[in-house]
Amino acid sequence: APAAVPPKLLTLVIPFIGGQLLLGKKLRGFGEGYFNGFGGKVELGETIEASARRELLEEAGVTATAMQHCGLLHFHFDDKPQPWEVHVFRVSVFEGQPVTTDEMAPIWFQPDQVPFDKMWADDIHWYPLFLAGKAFVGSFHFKDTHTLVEHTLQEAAAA
Ligand SMILES: Nc1nc(SCCc2ccccc2)c2[nH]cnc2n1
Repeated sequence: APAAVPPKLLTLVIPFIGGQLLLGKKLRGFGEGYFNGFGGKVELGETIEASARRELLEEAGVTATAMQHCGLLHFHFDDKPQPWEVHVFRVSVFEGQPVTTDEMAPIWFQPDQVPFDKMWADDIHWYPLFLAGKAFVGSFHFKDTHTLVEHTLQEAAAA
């Protein structure tokens, strides 16, 4: 059987405080004009949780002081050989004030105003579980970066 390609490990960190979500608006480069939580690649030698904290600090300028791992999302793309494994974290307390960088502008959203049309196509499916404070596991099959073909999603035991 062909050797499986190990998944690319990524973090996705979303502050959810006072009933509002903090998302980053990409100001340039890949995904310009799109909104997402904060995150990126897990580097060699760092834990997934440390990577999540680092990305939030680098991208939004705030330090997570209360954060829980709440979701595990698997992605495979017809146009990429390597699948992605995205670890989702909910931040309920952070220190500092969110800052705008040349890459990213932090913006607070009411849950019913999340701009799903300017986000990854899978987000609309699992955000309701995130907002309900649930833990969840999902698998998403993409044709390409913008085209979601099929998915499975289930609530998980409390993280
Ligand atoms: N919301 C969302 N995020 C990602 S990558 C998350 C990790 C990341 C990577 C780079 C910048 C910021 C965040 C996704 N991949 C496929 N669907 C997806 N949905």
